[in-house]
Amino acid sequence: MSIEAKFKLTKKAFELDVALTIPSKGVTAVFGPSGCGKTTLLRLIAGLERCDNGYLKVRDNVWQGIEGFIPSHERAIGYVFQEASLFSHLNVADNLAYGVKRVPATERKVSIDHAVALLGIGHLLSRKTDKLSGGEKQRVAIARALAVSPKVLLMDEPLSALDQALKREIMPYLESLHDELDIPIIYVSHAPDEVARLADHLVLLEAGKVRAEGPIEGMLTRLDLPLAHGDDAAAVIKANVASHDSHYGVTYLDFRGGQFIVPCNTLSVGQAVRLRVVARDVSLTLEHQTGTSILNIFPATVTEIITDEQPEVIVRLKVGEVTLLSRVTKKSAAQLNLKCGQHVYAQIKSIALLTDNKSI
Ligand SMILES: Nc1ncnc2c1ncn2[C@@H]1O[C@H](COP(=O)(O)OP(=O)(O)OP(=O)(O)O)[C@@H](O)[C@H]1O
Repeated sequence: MSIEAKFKLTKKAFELDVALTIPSKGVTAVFGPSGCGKTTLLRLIAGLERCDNGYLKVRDNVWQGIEGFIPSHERAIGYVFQEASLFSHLNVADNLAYGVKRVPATERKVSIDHAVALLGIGHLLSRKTDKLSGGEKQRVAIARALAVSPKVLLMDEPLSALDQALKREIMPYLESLHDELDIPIIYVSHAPDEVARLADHLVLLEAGKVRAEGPIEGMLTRLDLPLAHGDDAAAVIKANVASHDSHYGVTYLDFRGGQFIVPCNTLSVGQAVRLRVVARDVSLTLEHQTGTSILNIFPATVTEIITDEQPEVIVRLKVGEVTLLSRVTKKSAAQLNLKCGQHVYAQIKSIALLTDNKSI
């Protein structure tokens, strides 16, 4: 079961024309430049915007099709906007209860208590919403969206109005939604780090059209897409905690290309983790270096090379079954005489362990 959406809508000079199948599990990020139609797509899914001959099916529910158009207020959706839009005359508890009243008892899958626990807002329930910080308001807004037991949770840049500290505060809560709820989340974002951290699937929109879509690992490392370019270019790798070595204070993480060594952490053995390896933190050598402090060195095969902004090139690498990116200077690439198919060693200087926001 998935979410199927087909919309064609013209707004003066802008045309959105998309046909999408979105997984009904996990987080799908909708990513793209300003004005490409991300919010319009979300509003069409929510039924806040209407187009002729559109089609929308969310799991078993056809919300738009030849049979008709289910109005927004009858769709089981949670919608979180950039700025939390809470009722300022009500306290947090009453804000949460407000939407739940119209959800039939048989449809209630997420209790208010569960939403409160997931977002860590139990201590704020009696507080008026104008006495909350920006991060607290947004956590309440997310809890309120969840408390209506939505069939899909739509999030339109929910962190963009927050500063870095507040983003760091909310991220773990978003991750827990991702891990604990069987509700598909469609997450609009401009921020590559947010996408790398949260998304399982990515839809890249450009000028109202789907340029590409697919699982996050593959999308981030496609050199024909803009995501693999720029300073933020990075690969996302899934791994599992293999063991801890208390003598050296390190943790071993198995991935489908070998084993990473990272500073010791408190994760349980067997736990799944998500790693982000930034392209500029991956250097290349022809021989396996021995006199180096770098612990994470892997044999790799060059699969593609592309000249980025001068004077750098982006190199796509295969390490076992995993794809990595490396950004090196054009001069280094020439000195190493890099070519597709060549065997090299990838030296990884830094790995971000995304499950607990630590860069290691
Ligand atoms: N009411 C309107 N009339 C005409 N054009 C509109 C209207 N609303 C939006 N647009 C245009 O539709 C396009 C898509 O807008 P949308 O808000 O969906 O983009 P977006 O990708 O979410 O942008 P951003 O990242 O800046 O929020 C834009 O070019 C915008 O100017």
